[in-house]
Amino acid sequence: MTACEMMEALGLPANEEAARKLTEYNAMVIAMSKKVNLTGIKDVDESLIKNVYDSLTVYDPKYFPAKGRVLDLGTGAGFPGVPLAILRPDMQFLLVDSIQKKLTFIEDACADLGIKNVKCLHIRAEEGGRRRKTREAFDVVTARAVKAMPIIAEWSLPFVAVGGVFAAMKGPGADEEMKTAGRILRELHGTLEEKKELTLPGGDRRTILYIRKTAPCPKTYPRKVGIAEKKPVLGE
Ligand SMILES: C[S@@+](CC[C@H](N)C(=O)[O-])C[C@H]1O[C@@H](n2cnc3c(N)ncnc32)[C@H](O)[C@@H]1O
Repeated sequence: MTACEMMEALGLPANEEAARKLTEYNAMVIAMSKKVNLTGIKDVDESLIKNVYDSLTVYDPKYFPAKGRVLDLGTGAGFPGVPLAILRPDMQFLLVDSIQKKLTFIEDACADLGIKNVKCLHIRAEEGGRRRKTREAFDVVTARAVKAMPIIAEWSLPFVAVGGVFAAMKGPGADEEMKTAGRILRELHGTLEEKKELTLPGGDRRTILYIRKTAPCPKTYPRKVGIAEKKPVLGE
């Protein structure tokens, strides 16, 4: 499958420049992964599906407002942040990770490809969610394959502006995870608005949970570094 065919399959408007950038970014990720540990996938075609196509499945114009701000938490090699930024050059993207070398790769690759709407921030989620500049400042927060729902909800929702959306990209176990995340979602004023289930070309199943933030998060969240992982707030 080419990037053009991929965009068509996802119902996205045909755009040759975007398709070229998606293809080149994917190739850069795979080339770099042979030197440093960026993604477990080492094959270009497999990565185009499992990284790039998968990243774009979270896109839905109703959640991504014109000229809005998106934060991708635990972006790793830039997924889903970079493919979304290529698709939506009018929006500003902040890609967050606790590992600097991954962000250095993203910054260099975006500069090479002329992707101007991506900035990177080296910070732990728990610290970024408490900073005045980044707290409750984003229309959309995405997180793919970062942590289980009770943890990633605590890390993500403080970044989301009231009225905005946290989009959690999950595998087929999302329903089980949601059962343990009811309490933290209520405390942080996140309400499940939509559950999108899909199958990637090749057969892998995915679930995307769109969680709307309806009021500001209590100032006690996120808790200090490491606490959400050690003592997640659990409960239906
Ligand atoms: C499994 S990788 C997923 C990367 C990417 N989202 C993807 O789907 O390919 C999880 C990423 O989350 C980052 N991460 C883990 N804990 C974090 C924290 N507390 N704050 C920020 N990033 C964190 C890791 O460094 C890693 O790059």
